[in-house]
Amino acid sequence: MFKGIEEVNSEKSDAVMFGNEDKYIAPDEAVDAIEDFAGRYPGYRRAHAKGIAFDAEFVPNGNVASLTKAQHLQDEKVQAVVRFSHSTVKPDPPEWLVPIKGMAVRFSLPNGGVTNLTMANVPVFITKTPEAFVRLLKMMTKGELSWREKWRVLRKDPEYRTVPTLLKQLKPTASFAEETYNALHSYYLVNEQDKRQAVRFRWVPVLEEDKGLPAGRMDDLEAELIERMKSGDVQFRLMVRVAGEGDLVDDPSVRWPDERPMIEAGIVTLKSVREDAAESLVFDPTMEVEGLECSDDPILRYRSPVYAESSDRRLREERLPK
Ligand code: HEM
Repeated sequence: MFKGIEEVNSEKSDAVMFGNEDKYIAPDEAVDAIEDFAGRYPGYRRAHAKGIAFDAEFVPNGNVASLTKAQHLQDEKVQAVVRFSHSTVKPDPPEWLVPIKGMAVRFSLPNGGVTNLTMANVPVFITKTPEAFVRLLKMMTKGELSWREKWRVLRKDPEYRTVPTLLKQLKPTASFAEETYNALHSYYLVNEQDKRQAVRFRWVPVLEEDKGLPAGRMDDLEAELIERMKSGDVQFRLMVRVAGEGDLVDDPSVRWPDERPMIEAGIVTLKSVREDAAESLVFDPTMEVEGLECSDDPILRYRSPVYAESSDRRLREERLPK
């Protein structure tokens, strides 16, 4: 069974070996590559640095209880923390220039367990493997290539086939509360009979009719979200898409067909802003609990040690004034 972050921290060397050894990239190399490409901001997350966090409640509806033993997917309300973020490494980015947003949710289970879903408002990830992702960062960083040459390299490489389409689809976000967020990776739900079902998760906003709130200002989505919460519920439905015959469970760069069944599993409601902004939390998406297992998706597995490396760095560092 795959390891959670605490185990990865204690046995970094072999916990991150997966797939073809030729393609092994140490997690610190990935974090260095992000810093070289996008900049280094001590004390902040090495991606999704700016965000806002809420205490929240997740109320499951029991619809997927026959597929899983996971406690937070039965019919008992659980406490949650939700952090919305802008994907960039900059602590104070021009928000409308950062169309990719994140929604990370930590569920606290009645038995003391914890699990996270750490999603983004994109339909697919840009690569199938960590190696291709880090190679892309390094190529984009290279000083000697012009942007036109970089774009040509990128278009020629089949590894990056989704990038042009993805870039075309990106648009500024009007509100964190109106986006749909995808986990992209596959997980397995495991039921009482130990039957495993591959699924993918998604948060879909619950949007009521127009309450006359001003449209998102795009330069302060955090303030807009707080305003919304004060004038009514900010909620998202957790949707579970069930894999069909032939759907790839180890490749987050490929979508599953839209006709696959989607089951609504529950609703999360934001309750109050967290003063600590969840700065010390690490939303590792590989925290397994009974009834919920990670797939062998190499990107999913890689995120655990990379997030550990990023949090090791940021939690030790002093923040410089913005
Ligand atoms: C090889 C692939 C990836 C790398 C190298 C990477 C890297 C990182 C790093 C370094 C952080 C900061 C972690 C911390 O300091 O706590 C982060 C956060 C985050 N990443 Fe990724 N990531 C990858 C894939 C993904 C994917 C596929 C998604 C979406 C499905 C995603 C969504 C997020 C979100 C939402 C956060 C912010 C979590 C929070 O609020 O704390 N990442 N990522």
